[in-house]
Amino acid sequence: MTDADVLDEVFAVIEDRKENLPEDSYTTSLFTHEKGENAVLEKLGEEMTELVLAAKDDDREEIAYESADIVYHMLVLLSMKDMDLEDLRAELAERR
Ligand SMILES: N=c1c2ncn([C@@H]3O[C@H](COP(=O)(O)OP(=O)(O)OP(=O)(O)O)[C@@H](O)[C@H]3O)c2ncn1[C@@H]1O[C@H](COP(=O)(O)O)[C@@H](O)[C@H]1O
Repeated sequence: MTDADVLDEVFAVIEDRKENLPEDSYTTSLFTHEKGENAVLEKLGEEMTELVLAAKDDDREEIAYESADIVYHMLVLLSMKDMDLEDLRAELAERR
């Protein structure tokens, strides 16, 4: 698997969780809980603050960790809004 593929793979897993709602899945809990969307938005806010602190500390490992948390929750948010990575890619491509 290339590094580029991992985003598509994680997004596919998120879409699968949304459709099949397996138990014992954190992603499922975000889709099924009535406050799941709020939880995602709160997580994004918290993790952004943690990313800022990690950057201030020049902590590269923590920067990568918090960035991954942010990307995962952003992908869940895209899925919640019935959007996908193509929407993100199209927006980025338009800015080139
Ligand atoms: N990438 C992620 C991912 N990133 C974060 N999380 C979860 O998000 C929750 C909150 O993360 P936080 O880091 O904020 O929480 P925390 O671990 O207490 O750490 P801090 O608050 O101290 O930063 C934790 O339960 C993490 O496990 C994730 N849960 C799932 N995924 C991906 O989604 C796939 C499916 O996961 P499930 O739906 O759980 O099967 C996994 O295989 C992964 O690829």
